[in-house]
Amino acid sequence: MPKMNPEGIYVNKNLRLDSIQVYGFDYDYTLAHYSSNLQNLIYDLAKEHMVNEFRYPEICMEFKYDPTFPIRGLFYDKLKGCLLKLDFLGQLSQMVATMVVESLAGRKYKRCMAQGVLVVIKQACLIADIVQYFVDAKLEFDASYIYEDVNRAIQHVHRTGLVHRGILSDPHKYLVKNGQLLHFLKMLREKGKKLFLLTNSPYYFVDGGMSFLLEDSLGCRDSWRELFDVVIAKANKPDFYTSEHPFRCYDAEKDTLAFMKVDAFLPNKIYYHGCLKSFLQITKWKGPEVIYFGDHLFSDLRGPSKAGWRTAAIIHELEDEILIQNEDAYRVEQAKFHIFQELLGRLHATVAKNQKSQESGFAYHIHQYADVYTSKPENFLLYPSEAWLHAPFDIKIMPHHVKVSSSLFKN
Ligand SMILES: Nc1nc2c(ncn2[C@@H]2O[C@H](COP(=O)(O)O)[C@@H](O)[C@H]2O)c(=O)[nH]1
Ligand SMILES: [Mg+2]
Repeated sequence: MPKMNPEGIYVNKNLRLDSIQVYGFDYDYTLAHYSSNLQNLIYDLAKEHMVNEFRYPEICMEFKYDPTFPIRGLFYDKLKGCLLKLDFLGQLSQMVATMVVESLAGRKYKRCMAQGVLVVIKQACLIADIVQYFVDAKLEFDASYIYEDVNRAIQHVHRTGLVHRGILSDPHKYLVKNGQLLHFLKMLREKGKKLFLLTNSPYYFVDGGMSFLLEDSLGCRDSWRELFDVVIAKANKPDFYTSEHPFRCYDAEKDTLAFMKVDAFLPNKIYYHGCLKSFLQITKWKGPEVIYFGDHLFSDLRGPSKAGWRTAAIIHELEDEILIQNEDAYRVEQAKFHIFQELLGRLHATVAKNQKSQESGFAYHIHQYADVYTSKPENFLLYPSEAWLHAPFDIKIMPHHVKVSSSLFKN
């Protein structure tokens, strides 16, 4: 069985790099890689807000973030207080919360679509810990309010800059340096490509992070800003792609926004807000020659792909997932699973039919909105800069998946 490359680029739609002239990047979780300490920081700040401001029980302050608990693409059932992993048909594939919901497995979990919400990794652990506390303490609670309060607390710690200041106060703890990133960006410039940065973050946060990430590899006189032709912060993605907001020029020294209309992007200037329509009018860049790298399905991938840009999804967890998938022990378990499926299929002809959809909703969206996906942008250095990237012939929702057949045991 082939081993997959954890740092490979996986292709959903054929992409010719020789036809790409413009490389755009999101910042958070795309150019900036974080250690697991960041989720811990967000969890603790949100937990403190819930206790101090929303008057959740003091005992919640003792909760600790569990990095092994959350995974991407979980649904929260606001009625029952369960976290669920649904496949792309809305079927329950795995229940991950501690509460037991009887007789759900294998059924199409329609109610979840109506009453459930997709939660992000940082919400999942805090929601689960609070629900568990209320259940264990036999206290009455409304599961939808827990979701709303956790969400409000997390919004608060981001909007007020608590998370940003926390990261910049100790960048060694939160940001992961990577010399290859500068290599990649410089290589693109040397090849004559245009580069832009388009982020929802405020400029001071990006500037602090980029300076820290590249300080060992950039000369002390050089600024990371010189790597980019255009830098846009506080872009308000995904509205950026559909709104008609004008750009404003930002003065980082004075922390002020100019009133003048922006009709050209000047080197070394920083722009705030704006929209795709003005961006295209000013740059004259054509959709299919632009590739945008981002980590967020709806902020970074859906809008650009609908606008005709090519898209590269950055999925940080991909490396670990592929390393596990490459292990012999994992493959044996997969083969056993397929044997069970085959046996069940023989027992009950309909079971096999119902078991077909195993891909998650997240996988489905990545397939829809990302032309290619990889764990970090620098992985492009492993391929020739003019490479033609081809989708695999055997059609799969996620091309990095290896289908382990039950015949593994027959060899
Ligand atoms: N208001 C909220 N802001 C959030 C949340 N989660 C992340 N963030 C912040 O958004 C930007 C994303 O930057 P980008 O470079 O990926 O475009 C970053 O500053 C985060 O701190 C949230 O739930 N609410
Ligand atoms: Mg991001």
